[in-house]
Amino acid sequence: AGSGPELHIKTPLLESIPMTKVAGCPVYIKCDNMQPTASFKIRGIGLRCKKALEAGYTRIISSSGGNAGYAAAYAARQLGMPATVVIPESTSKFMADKIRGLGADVIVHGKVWDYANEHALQLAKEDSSAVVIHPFDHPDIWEGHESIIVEIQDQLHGKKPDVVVTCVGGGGLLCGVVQGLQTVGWGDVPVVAMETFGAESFNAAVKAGKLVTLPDITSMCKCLGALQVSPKCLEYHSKYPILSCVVPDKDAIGGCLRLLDDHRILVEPACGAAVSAVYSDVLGELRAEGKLPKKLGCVVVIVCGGGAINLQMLLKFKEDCNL
Ligand SMILES: COC[C@H](NCc1c(COP(=O)(O)O)cnc(C)c1O)C(=O)O
Repeated sequence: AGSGPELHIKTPLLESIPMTKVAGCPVYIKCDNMQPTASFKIRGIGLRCKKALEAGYTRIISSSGGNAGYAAAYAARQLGMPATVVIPESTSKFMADKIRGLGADVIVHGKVWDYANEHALQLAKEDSSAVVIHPFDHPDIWEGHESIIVEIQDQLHGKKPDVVVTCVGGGGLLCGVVQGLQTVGWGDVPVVAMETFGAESFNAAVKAGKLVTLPDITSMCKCLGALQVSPKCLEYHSKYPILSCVVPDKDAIGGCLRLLDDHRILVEPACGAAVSAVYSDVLGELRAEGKLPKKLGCVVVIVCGGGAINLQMLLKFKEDCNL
């Protein structure tokens, strides 16, 4: 959809020998850390921005924990649109500078993303030419993220995964993965939806059977920091096999460290939460609980990436977790 070249790239699907050894079955990693803006976000945000331009909007206003804003700034630059990105105080200066580096105006507003989003909506009320790009809750975002599964099907050359592992912040990636599985005819493939304690807005909603607003984000995984997930996630949870799992921050940081050592890939703690499904053997627990087949022939883990990380930050996280 949308005219002209896509803003995202097709990323590698690698068979991970180290993760295969840990899991005891073939594990493939989808390396969306290699996208132009270091995370999967550009898939859905790029499509959303292209469609907004076609609909006649001439200015982008994005609210984000960081990566969605980085993707929106990149998309706006590629499409020739001015962009304003509103981020909360919990987003690092390191990330704010990267977003500014793409030419976007950056406004810091509120303690966590939800308040930054309120401010973005306020700004758009004053400018009818502007469109607010939500980081996770819009059909164009989910449609754009579907491409990650479409690529995986092509790259598995006829093999079908027994499970796809991803992580959840506001749930945009989860919705895109679930929709993508339906699109390629893998609607029965279970999805393991990873979160960290202190950001587990999806798990809380699943347990309560309704949307839940967390009181605050206390996890180190700030980019999973949405106080409430998209309602679409809950709808999909009632229709498709989605297994919600929560790990402590130290498992997410441990996942980042293992991924760096095993594959020389440096990602944000949110992504560490996804790979911790293998490294902290969440998959083994799910198999023992009978929630996944005892024998797995093919596991795919979405390496969602994240730009707000560097070696010094990761080593600080490592120290904070006494790892
Ligand atoms: C507050 O932040 C929400 C969103 N980040 C979300 C995010 C996710 C989760 O994606 P989601 O579930 O929100 O679609 C995973 N992995 C990474 C590296 C992310 O940055 C943002 O950037 O505005």
